[in-house]
Amino acid sequence: MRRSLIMGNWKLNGSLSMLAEFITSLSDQIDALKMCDIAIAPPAVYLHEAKKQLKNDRISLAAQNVDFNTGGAFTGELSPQMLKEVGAKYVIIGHSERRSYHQETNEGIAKKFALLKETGLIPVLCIGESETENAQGLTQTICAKQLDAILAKCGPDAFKNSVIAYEPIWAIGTGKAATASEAQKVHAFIRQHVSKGKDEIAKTVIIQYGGSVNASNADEFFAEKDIDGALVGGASLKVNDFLKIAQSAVAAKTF
Ligand SMILES: O=C[C@H](O)COP(=O)(O)O
Repeated sequence: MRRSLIMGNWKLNGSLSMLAEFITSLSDQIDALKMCDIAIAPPAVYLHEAKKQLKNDRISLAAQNVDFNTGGAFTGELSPQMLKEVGAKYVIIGHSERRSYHQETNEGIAKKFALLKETGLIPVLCIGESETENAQGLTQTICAKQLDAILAKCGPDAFKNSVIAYEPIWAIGTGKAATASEAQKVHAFIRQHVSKGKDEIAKTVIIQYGGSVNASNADEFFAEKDIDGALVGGASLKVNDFLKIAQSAVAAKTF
C-alpha cells in the first residue's frame, strides 16, 4: 500500500523562531503519525537549521524550487546538490506560482525533474489547470501536457517513486477547494496517464491533492483511493492545523 505524504509548503512565510516552535510541536506528535510521511518545505534559507533541529528522520525536508543548472554563473540560484547537502529529501517543482510569476515552462521544469532524479532527490511535480481551462473542460488536456513534458525528457519510468501534486490553480489559497470526487477523477486520470499500464509505476507514484486543504476538509480527500496525501499551503503555517491534516491521513489508512 502507498503511504500518504503530507507536505507543508510554507511559500514565502516563516522565521527562525516559527521553525523552532514548529519542529518541537511536530516532533512531540510524530509517533502518532506512523502511517504517513510528513515533510515541511520552509524557505530554502531555513533548511540547514531545520536539519540541525530535527531529532529523527520521520520528518523530512523539502525545498520549494531548484535551478536546472548544476553550478556556475547563475546568480541567485540553488542547485540540487546544494539542497541535498542542507537536508532536502524532496523538491517542489512547477508550482503554479512559479509558472505564473517566474514564467517557468514545461520544458524547464522537465530539466529540473531530470536533474533532481540524477541527484537522488524526489521531485514533487505540481500540475493543474486554471479556472478558465477548468470551465472549458480542459483539465485532463492541461495535466496531460504538463506530464508529457516530463515523460518526453525522462522516459516512461520517470514517475517511479516520484510525487505529483495535482493543484487546480483556482483552488490555491482561495478557500474554494475542489470536491473530493472531482479531485479523485483527475487523480485516477493522472495515475493512468503516467503509468501507461505499468503496475510498478501506478503503485508507487504518490499523487497529492493541493488547493485549500484544511483541517476540516482533509478527511474527504483522503477517503478517495487515488489521493495519497496533500500539499498544504496556508493551513501548514499553523502546526495544530497541519497536525490535524496529518491525523486525517493516518485515520484514512487505518480503518
Ligand atoms: O503548495 C500548496 C498549494 O499551493 C496550496 O496552497 P493552499 O493550501 O494555501 O491553497
